[in-house]
Amino acid sequence: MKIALIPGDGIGPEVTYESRRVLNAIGEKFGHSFSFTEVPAGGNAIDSFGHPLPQESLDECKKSDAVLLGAVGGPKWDDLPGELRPEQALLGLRKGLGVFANLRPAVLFSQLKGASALKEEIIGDGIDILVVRELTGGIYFGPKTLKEVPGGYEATDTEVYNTGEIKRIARVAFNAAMKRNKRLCSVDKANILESSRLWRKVVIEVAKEYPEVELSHMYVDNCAMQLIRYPRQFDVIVTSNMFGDILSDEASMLTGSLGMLPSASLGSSTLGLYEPIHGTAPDIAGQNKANPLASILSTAMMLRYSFNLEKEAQLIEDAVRGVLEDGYRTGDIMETGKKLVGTKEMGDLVIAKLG
Ligand SMILES: NC(=O)C1=CN([C@@H]2O[C@H](COP(=O)(O)OP(=O)(O)OC[C@H]3O[C@@H](n4cnc5c(N)ncnc54)[C@H](O)[C@@H]3O)[C@@H](O)[C@H]2O)C=CC1
Ligand SMILES: CC(C)CC(=O)C(=O)O
Ligand SMILES: [Mg+2]
Repeated sequence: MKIALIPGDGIGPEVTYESRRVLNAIGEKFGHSFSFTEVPAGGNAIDSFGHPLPQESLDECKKSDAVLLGAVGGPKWDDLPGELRPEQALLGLRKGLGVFANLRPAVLFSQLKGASALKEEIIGDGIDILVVRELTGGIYFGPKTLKEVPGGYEATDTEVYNTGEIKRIARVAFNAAMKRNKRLCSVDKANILESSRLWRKVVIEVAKEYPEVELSHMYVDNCAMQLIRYPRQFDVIVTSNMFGDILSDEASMLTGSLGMLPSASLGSSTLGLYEPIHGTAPDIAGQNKANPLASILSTAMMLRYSFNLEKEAQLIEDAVRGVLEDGYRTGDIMETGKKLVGTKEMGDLVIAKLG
């Protein structure tokens, strides 16, 4: 199983290092052979090759069975023009690999109830929401302009969606809902955006293929509020690229930390891109403080979706649960009475739990 490993920038190399060790431990335990090819992308690729995503990097990813990414970007590159910034590597990879469906499960481990942003009575039996974010369209990819006008500049970004793009992401979300609690909430801003009105119309059309799924619609501003007020109303949320980006960072705090949320980006083949939802966390980079669990849980998603290794995926998730049960915490999920550990130690603990 050939894995392209993109450590990226900031805490990216720190968390992916632990994930790689976890995958190697799984490989040893079950007799699987994972090979890793390190691929430059992001700020480090700009420094070395003058481009955030060299063609060779994309080609290497396309030749692989799965891609494991840390995160890219950082203050060092913040003054570059938009098209040359490290974050362009993400867009190039996602589009280049055709991974249009970004699955972001916001699951609260019961051991982290005290770290959640929510009160116990709101958490109730727990939080388990799947955000299905459209990943290769919308305002991040639409036409942009920047021009001088009297008194300064004028800039535009354009939200663009077509029927085909909405249909395929809606089907991913309906299929996911069918395997879960059969409730799907489509989040848009159809009271003001034409692209959202098309989104809603197409989702309603696709719903006819899934009569068992209870479909609801919600405006994004209300959804941002409802996630905090009463998150257990949600099972699967399907939404556009930018709304999904924002809502999933918000949802991560229901689970304790941004450092807990993994993701899988899938297309029409088994080649998937797996990454934590967080960024490069420049404020803690290089200090052995980053929580590697979002990245480690992303490897579980890789085993599940790209390699069809469900048992192995569950073992990783159980190992994470076991380490939390034993009271170990990185700083972002730390509580009184728990044992503070660093990135490397958390990796060691998860590996030890794999047995
Ligand atoms: N997929 C990617 O490569 C992404 C890249 N970025 C880039 O990352 C850089 C920093 O962006 P920010 O807005 O600061 O977002 P961020 O996600 O990097 O950090 C936000 C806050 O969460 C904390 N945090 C994030 N991950 C953590 C972890 N694993 N453990 C403990 N704490 C963690 C950080 O310390 C920071 O306080 C920017 O250049 C941004 O463009 C941002 C999001 C995604
Ligand atoms: C460049 C952004 C789209 C990266 C990001 O925040 C994400 O994908 O979560
Ligand atoms: Mg984001």
